[in-house]
Amino acid sequence: MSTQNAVSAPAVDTHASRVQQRRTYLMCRPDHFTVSYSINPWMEPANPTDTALAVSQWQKLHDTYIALGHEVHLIDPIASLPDMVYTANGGFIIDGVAYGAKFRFAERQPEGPAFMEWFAANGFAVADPVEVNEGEGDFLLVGDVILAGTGFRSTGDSHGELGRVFGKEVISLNLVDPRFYHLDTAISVLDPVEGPNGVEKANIAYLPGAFDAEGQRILAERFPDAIKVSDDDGAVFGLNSSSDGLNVIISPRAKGFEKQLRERGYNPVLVDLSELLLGGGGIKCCTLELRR
Ligand SMILES: CN(C)C(=N)NCCC[C@H](N)C(=O)O
Repeated sequence: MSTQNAVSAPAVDTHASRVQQRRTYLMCRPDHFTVSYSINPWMEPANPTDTALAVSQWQKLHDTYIALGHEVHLIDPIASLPDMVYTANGGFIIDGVAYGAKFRFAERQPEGPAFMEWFAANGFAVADPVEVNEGEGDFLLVGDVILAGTGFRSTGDSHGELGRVFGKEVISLNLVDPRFYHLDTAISVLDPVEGPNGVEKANIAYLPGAFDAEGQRILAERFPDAIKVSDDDGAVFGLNSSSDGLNVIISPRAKGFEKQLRERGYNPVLVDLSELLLGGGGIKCCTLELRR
């Protein structure tokens, strides 16, 4: 393993209150990854990209999930869709129902039907979207509620549609910094832990400056124990991470966040996706949770 933490050892609960949950993810090998257009501030088509490096970094993330005991499904990459590696944007799934994505930019729009086809072929009930939304890039399940981002990609109307599809409370949050154009660049869900009595604990980490004043107020009120990360850690996509309740896969550049996670009893696992950052995505972007 070339992740910087040993992940081949069985994951143990290093903190009395941290419990690892087994997850099922959808990923897409970046065989066709390149930056040939620009739809976010991170993408610069004039800069060269290294597809082989992107694939090997992605493979480490994939292998890390497997070593931690998670199940990973793969969707076939499509040559004309270099952003397909960012599967988090392909839909949002709870209880076997997949709310499909409808991408904002023409360059990614064909991904919507491709993901919906995969969901249907793999036993999910598909809810066809009317409103523009970019799936788990902007929607995060935290315990029983869905946090939903808007401002750059998913529309506010998609939040209403999302609530109707899943019958859950949806909390809208306005993103204000173009670098953090999807909600999963600004919030990391650490531990929605289900117990015999339902969700027993649900906490997040977030970057306050990515939100308007009202969003910051809502987050402070709803998540008083949240980890607030520094601008430096946010700027290296430290929050674009995935957690199983114990192990939190993060960028090795997010040094402060790594320390904060350790102090709270999580086990940070470092995986470098620097090449995929050139497309404006990181660990979480490459990971879509399939909740059956
Ligand atoms: C956390 N992020 C940003 C994601 N969930 N997805 C990455 C999408 C990158 C793609 N080039 C785009 O701009 O859509």
